[in-house]
Amino acid sequence: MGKRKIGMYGGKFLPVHMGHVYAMIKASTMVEELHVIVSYDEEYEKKHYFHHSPMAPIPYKMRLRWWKQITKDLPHVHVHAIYEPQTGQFSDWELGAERIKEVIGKPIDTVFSSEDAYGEYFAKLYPDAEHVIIDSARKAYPISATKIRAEGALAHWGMLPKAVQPYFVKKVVVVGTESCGKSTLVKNLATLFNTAHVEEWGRTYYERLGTYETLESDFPDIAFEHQYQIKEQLKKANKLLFIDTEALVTQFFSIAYEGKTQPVLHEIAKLQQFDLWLFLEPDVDWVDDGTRIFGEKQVRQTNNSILKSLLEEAGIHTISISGNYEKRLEKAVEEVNKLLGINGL
Ligand SMILES: NC(=O)c1ccc[n+]([C@@H]2O[C@H](COP(=O)([O-])OP(=O)(O)OC[C@H]3O[C@@H](n4cnc5c(N)ncnc54)[C@H](O)[C@@H]3O)[C@@H](O)[C@H]2O)c1
Repeated sequence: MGKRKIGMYGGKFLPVHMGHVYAMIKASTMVEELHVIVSYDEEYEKKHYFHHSPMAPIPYKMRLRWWKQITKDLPHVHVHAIYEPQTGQFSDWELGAERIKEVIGKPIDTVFSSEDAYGEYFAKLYPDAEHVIIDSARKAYPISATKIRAEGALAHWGMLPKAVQPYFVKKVVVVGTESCGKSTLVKNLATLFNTAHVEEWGRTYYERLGTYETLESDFPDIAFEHQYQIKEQLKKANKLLFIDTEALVTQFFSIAYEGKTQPVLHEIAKLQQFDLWLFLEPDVDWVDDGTRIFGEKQVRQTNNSILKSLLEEAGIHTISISGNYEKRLEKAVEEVNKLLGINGL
């Protein structure tokens, strides 16, 4: 066979793992143009691939996004998603093949896979193409998407590409009123679990301004920036991300400083998806760092109730953390371990 021009590499990619990436990179060096195809049938996938899985079904648009990110520096690699009824019958592959040929729009001379068994189908569907098998023994990356779905993404973290990892990070948010030891706990947890964290943005915001005089418009700005910081830190996170405060705490500060709730903060709160909420009770000593104004015991209790009702109204379940610093850390670690499904750090 002469020089290979147009190659095709297809799969479901539920989720994309390093074995897939390896096959794609190898394939990309063998052809002038490589087309990665994400085949999907979300209804079928939900019923057949995720019913016993701890993992939620993965939208095809996400899989497409992952491949676009992974291949962004390879201009000769193109990524497409095609609907293919996935009953596993050859007739459905036939329908899929028609769509694949359509989206590629050029004669395919090479089809890549890692399965010897696919040869039979490919010979019928792509009679003019050669089937090139890459690492059928899966020596380079001994992993399968089936295993990842069965055991969870965190159990196979090193097999997930950098572009995929943020999607599976478990997000732990720590909330509470002022001087409850939030920022210290967040940093300690991040250090202990060897991962990234997100600082309370409101504090940085006012430090940069050089004033703690608030304006009503500060609070949405703080919440937007905080959301952005979460997105940024997710890229660096190792399985877990610890986050100091969120939009409902910002709403609480809007009430405390400006005397009003702001609908936009509730809307931002609705977009948040955290896996664990730790609520710090105000029963540790008040630390006056010069920026805090709600130190009086009665005021602390009232503020605590206001924040609790805000969270309750939003239907959020939080884990209450109280006691001295040692107890707080112990309880928080225990809850994070539960989330990870492990006993002990
Ligand atoms: N209609 C078509 O012409 C056509 C062609 C190809 C694929 N498909 C679709 O894709 C599906 C086939 O893919 P799958 O179910 O195997 O999808 P998949 O997402 O599990 O795997 C995609 C490809 O990666 C390879 N692979 C998996 N783990 C690997 C590892 N550790 N190292 C190296 N390579 C690895 C697989 O062998 C396969 O070739 C079919 O069910 C079909 O829906 C359709």
